[in-house]
Amino acid sequence: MSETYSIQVQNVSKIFTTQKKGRIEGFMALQNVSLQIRKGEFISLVGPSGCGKSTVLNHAAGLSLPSEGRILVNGQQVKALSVGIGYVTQEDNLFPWRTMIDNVTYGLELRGMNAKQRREKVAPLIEKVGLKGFEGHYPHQLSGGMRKRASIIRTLVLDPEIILMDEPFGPLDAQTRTLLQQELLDLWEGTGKTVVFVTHDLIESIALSDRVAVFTKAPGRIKSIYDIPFPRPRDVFNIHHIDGFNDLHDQIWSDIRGELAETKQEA
Ligand SMILES: Nc1ncnc2c1ncn2[C@@H]1O[C@H](COP(=O)(O)OP(=O)(O)OP(=O)(O)O)[C@@H](O)[C@H]1O
Repeated sequence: MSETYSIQVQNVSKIFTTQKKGRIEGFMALQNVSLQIRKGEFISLVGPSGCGKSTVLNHAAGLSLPSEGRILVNGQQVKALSVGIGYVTQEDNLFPWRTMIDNVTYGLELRGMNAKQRREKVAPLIEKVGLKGFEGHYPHQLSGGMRKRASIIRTLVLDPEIILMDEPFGPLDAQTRTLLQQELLDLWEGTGKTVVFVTHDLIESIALSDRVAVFTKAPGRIKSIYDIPFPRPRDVFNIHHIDGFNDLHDQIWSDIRGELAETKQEA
């Protein structure tokens, strides 16, 4: 039932071809991955480095296509760049020559909105993430956390139904990370938007998500999917005190560790 799902990954395999010493070689990054992502859910993808998490996001965004199987977004097979999808990557990708406000309203500008309308539309988001007063700053005049906030609201202001986030808080210090995780939840709660979040941080994945999907080492397959039963709204700062948190964390970690151990033995 496509009305229930935002993204349907159906038996997807991906083989990348590379050239080594003049020879073409194939590398299987994903093998027969199926995953039904429900409308409005927050799902995290975790697993060893190189297991194909970003490749799944790229397929959903239409930046690359599966070698086998198919991906449906809102019931439509992805064959080119997907519409209605926001993508937040690890790098903030802000334009250095534009001020913060001109960066976060860039997409609205492309949509033909005038400067006054753009400012009005983005003002509540700027206020919500504490960037008020920094509208005229250039990216190099902002901290890493501020740049990350700007890049997230640049995506949110376009009001996408689906948001793909690839290790968005990766380069940040632990305190800023936690603050941003809480801000992200506060921004997302009640919007009905679907979020697919890639992370290496297991606590982050549990704190934010409705479900966590664990991938095997390459070629990536789905190893397990966990429901995260903790009530919302969540308090990211204290989530590790909730009953059941440690057990769930240990269970998921043991799945991931199994994959890491296998990778190490084979290396
Ligand atoms: N365009 C490409 N050409 C060739 N190989 C690729 C390409 N994109 C990804 N790969 C390979 O596919 C595998 C999966 O990559 P991907 O970036 O999806 O993994 P990941 O799970 O997101 O990794 P990480 O957690 O380290 O970011 C890796 O071995 C990577 O080198």
